[in-house]
Amino acid sequence: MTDVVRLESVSKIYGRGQSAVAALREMSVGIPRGSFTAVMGPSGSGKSTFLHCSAGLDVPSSGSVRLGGTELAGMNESALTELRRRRVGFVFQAFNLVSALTVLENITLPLRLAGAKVDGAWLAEIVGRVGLDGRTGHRPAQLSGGQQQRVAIARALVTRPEVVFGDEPTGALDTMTARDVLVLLREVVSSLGQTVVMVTHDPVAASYADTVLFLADGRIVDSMAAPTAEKVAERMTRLGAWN
Ligand SMILES: Nc1ncnc2c1ncn2[C@@H]1O[C@H](COP(=O)(O)OP(=O)(O)OP(=O)(O)O)[C@@H](O)[C@H]1O
Repeated sequence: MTDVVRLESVSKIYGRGQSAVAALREMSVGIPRGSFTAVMGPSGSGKSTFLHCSAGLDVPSSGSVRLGGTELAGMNESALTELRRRRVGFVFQAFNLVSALTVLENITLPLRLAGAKVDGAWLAEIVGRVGLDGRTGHRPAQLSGGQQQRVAIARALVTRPEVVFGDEPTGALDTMTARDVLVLLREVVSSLGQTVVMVTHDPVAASYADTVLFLADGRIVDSMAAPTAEKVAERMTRLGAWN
């Protein structure tokens, strides 16, 4: 499998001098196309920074980030904005839907922002996949939390991005609803062939992924294929994440 995201020796230093913090230290990793990757680690280990640097939301201090073969280092802010609109999807803990827009308008918003045409067949497929047929005229406030996150997942997929990044996408949901959203993300990878990278604190959420990357102190210290919630929890305990 080819890597859709590739980091080479990526470091990110916040601040300078005495107050400098190394959030990422010479990190090198590849995310295979069509895979589901969970990113775990103790608080402050660099998970969000890894996600933001991989997605072109933040710029590394040094090193190379390639997304679908495009080098992000040296791109200006407008080029990065364009890249994020067309080639990256995002799902956040807080859904981040536009309350004044309908479900359908929220889903197609990235296309309008990118000035791209709606692919009707793809739109119908993702609306059906996320189980929102019949609710496309609703406003977000008329939906449950789980349904709102399904809208956000459809919105993340609408441009057929190279990769969908999730930052605690189930963090605001109850256990049962979270499970449905994780099943959906799994399907997005297994049935639609998309690539998903998800930061999570939850070993159960991580167990839906193909691979779990464990971060500590700005480095990838371990990875686990075919994760189970028990094995992930045990590994996190050894990292001192819950002490
Ligand atoms: N904008 C910033 N300015 C200064 N330091 C920052 C900034 N963002 C992150 N850091 C620091 O970088 C380190 C890594 O932070 P990051 O948010 O990536 O960790 P995380 O693993 O996502 O943590 P959490 O699980 O608590 O969200 C931490 O020490 C954090 O305090």
